[in-house]
Amino acid sequence: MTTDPSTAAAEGSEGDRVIIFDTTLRDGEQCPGATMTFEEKLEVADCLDEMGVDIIEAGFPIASEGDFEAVTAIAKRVQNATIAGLARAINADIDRAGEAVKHARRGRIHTFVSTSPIHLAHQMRKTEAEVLEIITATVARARNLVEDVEWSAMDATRTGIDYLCQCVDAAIKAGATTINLPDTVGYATPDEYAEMFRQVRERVPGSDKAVFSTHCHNDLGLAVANSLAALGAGARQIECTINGIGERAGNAALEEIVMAIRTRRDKLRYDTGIESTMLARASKLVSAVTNFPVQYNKAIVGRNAFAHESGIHQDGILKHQQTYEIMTPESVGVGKTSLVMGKHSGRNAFRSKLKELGYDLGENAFEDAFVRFKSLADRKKHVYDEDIEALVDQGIAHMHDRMKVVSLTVIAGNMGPQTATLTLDIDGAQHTVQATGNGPVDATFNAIKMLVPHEVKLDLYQVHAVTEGTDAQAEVSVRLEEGERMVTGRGADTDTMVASARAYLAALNKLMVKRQKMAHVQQI
Ligand SMILES: CC(=O)SCCNC(=O)CCNC(=O)[C@H](O)C(C)(C)COP(=O)(O)OP(=O)(O)OC[C@H]1O[C@@H](n2cnc3c(N)ncnc32)[C@H](O)[C@@H]1OP(=O)(O)O
Ligand SMILES: CC(C)C(=O)C(=O)O
Ligand SMILES: [Mg+2]
Repeated sequence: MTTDPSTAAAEGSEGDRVIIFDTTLRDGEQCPGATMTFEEKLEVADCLDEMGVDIIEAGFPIASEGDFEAVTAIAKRVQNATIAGLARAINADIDRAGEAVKHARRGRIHTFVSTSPIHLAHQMRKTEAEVLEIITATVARARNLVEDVEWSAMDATRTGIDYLCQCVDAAIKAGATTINLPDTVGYATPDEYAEMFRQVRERVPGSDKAVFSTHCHNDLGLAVANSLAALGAGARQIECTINGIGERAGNAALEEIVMAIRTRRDKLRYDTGIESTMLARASKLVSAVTNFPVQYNKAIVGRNAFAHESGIHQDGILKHQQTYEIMTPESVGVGKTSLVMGKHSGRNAFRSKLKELGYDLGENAFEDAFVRFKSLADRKKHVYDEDIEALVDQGIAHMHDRMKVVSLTVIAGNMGPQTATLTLDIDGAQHTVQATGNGPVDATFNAIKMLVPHEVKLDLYQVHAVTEGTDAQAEVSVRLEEGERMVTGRGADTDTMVASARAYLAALNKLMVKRQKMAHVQQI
């Protein structure tokens, strides 16, 4: 069996290897704001090479001195991948690309020219016949510099099929070893795109000598679907980028192509040479160097790609991972499946989370914690482990408290007076009062004093956020002093006033227990 992927692909052998051509450093860098420094490009190239990308399009050498230097440096250092440099159908571009890739173990010149009527009329301002001559001359020139020449028909999908076949024929005759038929403006649908490959390969006599390649843009969100459709019509090279970055809406995403091919090998029958466990790392690297965040729900590498929040899905995942996952997170380099605790979570996931956090609650305590967890999740966007710990700890600590906060409404602001309306459950009966104070906390504590008259000194009042964000839970600590007796209390809630009332009551509950103990001791 042929081991060189391009030879195997041209031969169309069974068990086909699809050639992965990564253009993150060229088409990817073309999108506004994605410019990478020289060092960043080398880092990305090293990562792509280690991951097993077959061809790295390292840049467009004529575009700038910096691009030329980057392509040259990448050509010199990369160990395995073929290094391609892009060139227009212009002698100077081709010579510059040849100069840059000549240092590579395997160098490729990728030259392109428009073929569609709209491009010929308005951009190139050339006739079809003139462009045919240009193709012959420029591909031949490139072939004099390197063995490996890719020719692309820019805007192929809006080109008449007869003329496209003539162009491909000219390119192959002039020595092109790879023929790329790009959907430059992301206009094609999968069946159309596949049909174009089928027709060109059938009609152009020398097409069996070249590898056919896809290059799809995502303007209609069809880049990956189109690329895969073309595989079925004989394409054996797919051009793509990490995270799908590229012109406008981007290119086909490498990680999606690779995992679709791997996961659906039963249907697609091909494979790539990519080490998929490096996909997450490559995605993070490209996101960091381009400053382009990866959308949360991005397939394969988005932070939600292996995260489950809804109770039914979490229950399924806990019972058998494949109930709701078609590939493992480990296979793409993501640590593990995560069960995100939120308002859609159910008891099974909550129980598993408690176990992970080291809690072993009895049925009643568990039910109580679950009810309070649901209530917190209703009010808070992200429920972190720390939130659950605070919630459970609070429940355990206050299970036997005589006084509990039922509800609290506070009017704050600079127009005063700050007022607190508080309902407490005291020994099973509910009592409500309204109190004012010098600020919302003072009003809240005054309300407690009205319901539970006592004389103590507030020695400490401290607030800190349990987690981050404006919806984080506040954790309040208070210390009360009554003569020799000193007690502390803590309370947590997304509402700082409720957390304050809970903390104060927690301390007061402890004080009562201490008083009772002392009375008992004195009686003895
Ligand atoms: C679909 C794609 O992704 S194509 C690649 C797009 N990438 C880039 O353009 C990034 C790098 N580009 C650049 O740095 C510059 O555009 C350069 C260096 C290539 C050219 O710069 P300039 O010489 O100043 O030309 P400019 O960009 O203004 O216009 C492009 C010229 O190339 C011509 N051209 C465009 N594509 C091709 C082609 N494939 N073959 C030959 N000529 C072409 C245009 O017709 C235009 O020619 P004109 O000046 O005679 O009208
Ligand atoms: C240069 C070519 C291959 C391109 O990027 C496109 O047509 O989208
Ligand atoms: Mg492109």
